[in-house]
Parts: sequence; structure tokens; C-alpha cells
Amino acid sequence: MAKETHEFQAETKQLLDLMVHSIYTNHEIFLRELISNASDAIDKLHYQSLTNGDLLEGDTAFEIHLTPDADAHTLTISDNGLGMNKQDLMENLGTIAQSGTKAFLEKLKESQDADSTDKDLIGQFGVGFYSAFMVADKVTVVTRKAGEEQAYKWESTGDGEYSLEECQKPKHGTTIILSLGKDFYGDDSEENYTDKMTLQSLVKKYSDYIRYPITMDFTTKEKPKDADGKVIEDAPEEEHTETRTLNSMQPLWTRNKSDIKPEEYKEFFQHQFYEWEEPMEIFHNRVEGAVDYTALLFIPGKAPFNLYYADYEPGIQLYSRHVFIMDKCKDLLPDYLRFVKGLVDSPDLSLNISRELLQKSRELSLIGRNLEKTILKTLKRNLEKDREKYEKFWAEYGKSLKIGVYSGMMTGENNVEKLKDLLLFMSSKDGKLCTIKEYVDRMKDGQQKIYYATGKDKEAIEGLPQMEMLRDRGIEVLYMTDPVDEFAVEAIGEYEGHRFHSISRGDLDLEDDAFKEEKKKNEELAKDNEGLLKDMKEFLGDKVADVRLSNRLKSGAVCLVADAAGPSLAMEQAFAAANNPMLKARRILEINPQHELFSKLTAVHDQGKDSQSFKDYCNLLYDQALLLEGIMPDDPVAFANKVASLMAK
Ligand SMILES: Nc1ncnc2c1ncn2[C@@H]1O[C@H](COP(=O)(O)OP(=O)(O)OP(=O)(O)O)[C@@H](O)[C@H]1O
Repeated sequence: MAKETHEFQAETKQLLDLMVHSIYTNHEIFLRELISNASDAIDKLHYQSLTNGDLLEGDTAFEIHLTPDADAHTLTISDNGLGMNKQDLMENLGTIAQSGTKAFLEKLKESQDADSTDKDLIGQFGVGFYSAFMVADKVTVVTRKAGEEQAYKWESTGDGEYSLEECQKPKHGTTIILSLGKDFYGDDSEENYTDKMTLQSLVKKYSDYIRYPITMDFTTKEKPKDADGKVIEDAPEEEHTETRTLNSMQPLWTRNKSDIKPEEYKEFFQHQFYEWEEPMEIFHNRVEGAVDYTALLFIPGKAPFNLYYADYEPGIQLYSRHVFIMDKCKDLLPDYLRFVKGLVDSPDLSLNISRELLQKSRELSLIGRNLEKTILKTLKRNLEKDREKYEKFWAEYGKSLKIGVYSGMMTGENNVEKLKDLLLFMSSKDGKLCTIKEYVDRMKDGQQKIYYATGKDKEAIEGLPQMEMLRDRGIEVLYMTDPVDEFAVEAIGEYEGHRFHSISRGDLDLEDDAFKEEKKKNEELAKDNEGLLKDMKEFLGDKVADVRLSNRLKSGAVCLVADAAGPSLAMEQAFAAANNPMLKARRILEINPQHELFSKLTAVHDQGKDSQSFKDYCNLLYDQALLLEGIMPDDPVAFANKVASLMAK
């Protein structure tokens, strides 16, 4: 193969440009990034070699070796990991596939807009390989994939192109040669990356917990000793080279909790999981029992934007005796904890079975159940003891728990019992969040039901005409502002014997005598107005399932409610948004017989059910009721025109 030249993908170019004209002061992290890549490559080979020992080619001493050369101004980082073939090279070092890198670019744009470019963005994101261009004028990668014969040389000066050619490499793995830029070598430089002491301290600082030895050769000059061990003074000095391991190789999670500083957890979390924020909760447990394991789990400070989308990949890293097995084991924790990140290391996980079987293994499900309990216990404790912290958690991940409550019904897990006391809803009492228990504990004497209302936000709900009656009676209402809320309370059904009752669904029953009396009066009125209601229903056709006189309105003229059987209007909207428009609420238009508009309506009805005025009234009332529910009328222009012409009268 002749030498080829390729262009970097546009996003890569953008990133490279940033690296070359680096605006960051924290150049030194390039070493951590390259070492971390080397360690990943060894992990991969290690894992594959468990089922195919030939891949190791007899080389079982995994190692990452640093070779600084002060004369040539180079720093070389070699590993005996998996290595790359031509396709891997083009895919991995020519394009950006890593979502973390994309997120980095986005964040960078944001922070530039905010004029705060001094943040250690790379440090937070780990943009990896390309950070080499912060310190190197030229980067050369010589690599051979384990199990393949052909080696390749990749080279770039970071200016938009890279070259690729075949070469020889006896050992599998990857060697990266950095031709350092003029500021990064020499004794006069403040950042001399050919200086062994500097490299040594950088490894200690950033890569101490890497599981493989990071080695460097140290040469000392000594005078030889005689047979009795005495230095021969007049002999010339001899050079001795010894290879020293620079890192302690103790993974963070294997250390004692009490010895780990908060910053160490934070750094580990950010680097290992490409996180930007600090974690809001850390779980570090060592358990000995039916299955032994160590877990280090985190609840990230911020929910990822795609947490509820199909492209979000939940999962926990698995290790067995500190050997990496897999990156995203999604069967470990229930789906409602999909936001939890971290790792589990257990000697009881078998390395010799397929990942699919492993994910279904008894050991893993036991660990998973334990971890789920631990997490729920902590959440409950926070809710009770540190409400502010819990509410922060709720703002980020509450939706996930709510989905968990009802989706458990489909997967056969009973999440209701586990989660119902962790849910929060905004209350009409004080506009603050409350648990269902708090609501029930302060219910009015004689109140049997847990009342709730749905709407897009607090303001929309408070504006609902049917809220007025409850407000007047001092009955507390829970606000369901997220489409998933109502599904969750439906799944819960009742709490301590109190059923959930939507104020926009079915018959409203306020349980007191005044209400009952009112209801009776309305029933009589409805009889007197049978013809009107029938004609309205007929005119509105299949838009409504029924037209009734309302018990739930005070000063409002109309409202739209859903039949108790079938989905609510809010659920209908949620189904439609999820491309499931077939599941429709049975809409019931309710009219307030106490409203002055009602007498106007009966008057236009007296003009005949086919009169234009009656038809206009029907349409207008229906459209108004839709708008109150936050639903757009089918024909907004016609609605506006009719309102305008009525106003002009
Ligand atoms: N030493 C190496 N040996 C084998 N493959 C490597 C090595 N260094 C990099 N790669 C490959 O190149 C890819 C891109 O590396 P890069 O550092 O840019 O991103 P990453 O490692 O995937 O993510 P990040 O560095 O952000 O953690 C890696 O995923 C890996 O497949």
C-alpha cells in the first residue's frame, strides 16, 4: 500500500483547530488521555484473550511504557493492547464518534458565548487522543492489531490531514510518538514533557489508579563494585537502566472509603464517565455475602438531555477482580434508575461466559437487587432528612421514577410499592412539592379522595374553571404538569384507601352536603333543558361524547372533561405526542347553568337548533373549553372570526 493522505472529518478539524491553537492552560492532561486510551486498549485485549489466548502472542505482561527523549524532543507512549488495523485507524482517529466529544464541542461553544474560555473543559470531558496536539507539532501512531499481521503508521501535524501507510511492528499494540512543540521540551521550558520527574508526577496525579503498570526507564550512573560490595573508586562510572512502575495500580474503588478524598471521587467520576458536573450522590459499598462485590455508583449532577430518548444507553460497568468485562450492563439496575452511572467489581462474575449470559446470571441479579435497595434507601433518607437535596434530585430525575411506577406494570415488576412514597407533586396549598403521604395526612375531615388536576403548568391549572370550587372549599389539589404524572397516579390507584380523583375526569364528587344539594338541583335543571343539551350534542357530533350541565363550575362558563372510562385529555395529548393518536379521551362538554351565558344560550336555542347563532354558540363554547385545556381548536381562524363578530355586535 502506498502512502495515503486523508482529510479529517469536519468536526474533527474543528476540534483539532482548538487543540493546536489551544486556549487552555492545562496542557498536561494530554498524558492522562493517552494513558487512558492505552489502558482501554489493554482492557479490550485482556477481555478478548480470555476466549482466544492466541491473541496475546505470548506477551502476557501488560504494560504502558513512557519513553521521553530529550535530544529528539519526543515523548513516546506505547502499549501492548489491542492495537488498530487500517479501518480502526480511519474510524477512530479520523472522525469523532464519541458522544462525549460532541458534548464537549457544544459545551465549548456555550462557554465561549458566555466568555469563560478559561475553564478546564478538556479536563472535564476527556476529549482524548486529539489533546496530543496541544503539546505536539506532529503525532505519529504506529500500531498493529493483535491477531493481524499488517502494521500501520498514521501521522498528522494537526492541520486537517493525516497520512496512512503500511509499516512493520513486531509487537501488537500501539506506539504514539509526540514530536513536542517548542514550548514543551528543554530545561528552560516550564512544561518540559521530556523531563522524567515531570512525567512521574503527572502519572501520580492523574493516572495512579490505572490498572496496568505505567513504566519508564531510569538510568543511573554508578561506579562498579568489587566482589565484597565495595565501590571501586578509580573505575569509570557505569550506566544502569532500571524500569520503574510509576503508578500504584490500585483502582479507586478498591481503596478504603475513609482514605478517599471527595475530590478523588469527583475526578474519578468525571474522567471515567465523561461527566461535566459533580455527582449529586455517591454510593461506595463493599459487600460480602452470597455474592461478594464492590460497587461505586454515582447519580450525576445533571440529567443528560437524552435520558428519555431511545439513543440513551443506560448501564453500569462490570469488572471482575479489577479486570474490565463490559461497559454498559443495562440489566443490572431497573430501568427507572437508568440515570445511575458507575461500576461493579465482583470476583463472583464469571469471565468465561458470554456477556449475554452474564447479564442474566444469578449473581448479577442478586447484586442488582441489593444496589436497587441501597439507592432507594438513600433516596428515602434524603427525602426525610434533606428535603432540599431530594428536591434537586427530583427536578432532574423525578420523571424517571414516575415512568418507573407505571412501566413496571408492563414488565411485571411491582414498582408502585417501591416508589410511591418517593414521588412529589406540586400542591395547590402552597405551590410547593409534597408527597402523597403529606397530602393524605393533612386532608380535610371527611375528605375521602385525593384530588388532582392536569395542565401544562401551575398557571394553566390554576386557571382551570373547575379549580374554583375546590379552592373555595379549601380542598388541596395536586398539580400534574408532566404528561407522565397522570399515568403514575393511575397506576398507584389509591393511597391508604384514598382513591385518586381527577377534577377533569368523570363525575366530580366533592363529598359535602352543599355539593350534593347543588348536584340535585342541576339534575332537575338538566331535565328542563334536555332539548338544548341534546341539540348541542347532535350539532357537535363526534367531537364530544356528551354535553352536560356542570357541577364543577363556579364563575367559568364551560369546561371540557373526560369520561371516567378511558384516557384523560392530558393522556390523550401524551399519546398523540408519542404518535399514538388512536387512544382518545371521551370528551364531555360541561356548561355552567349558573353562568349568565347560559340564559343567552337557551335564548339562541329558542331561535331553532338550525339557526346560525345557535351553531356559532356551540362551536364557540366547545373551542373555548378546548383552549382552557391547552388544546388548540381545530380551526383557530374560524374561532377568532366568530369571537370578533360577536364582539362587534
Ligand atoms: N492506544 C490505543 N490503542 C488502541 N486504540 C486506540 C488507542 N488510542 C485511541 N484508540 C482508538 O481511538 C478511539 C478514539 O480515541 P479518543 O481518545 O479520541 O476517544 P475515546 O477514547 O473513545 O474517548 P475519550 O478519550 O473521550 O475517552 C478510541 O475509542 C480507540 O478505539
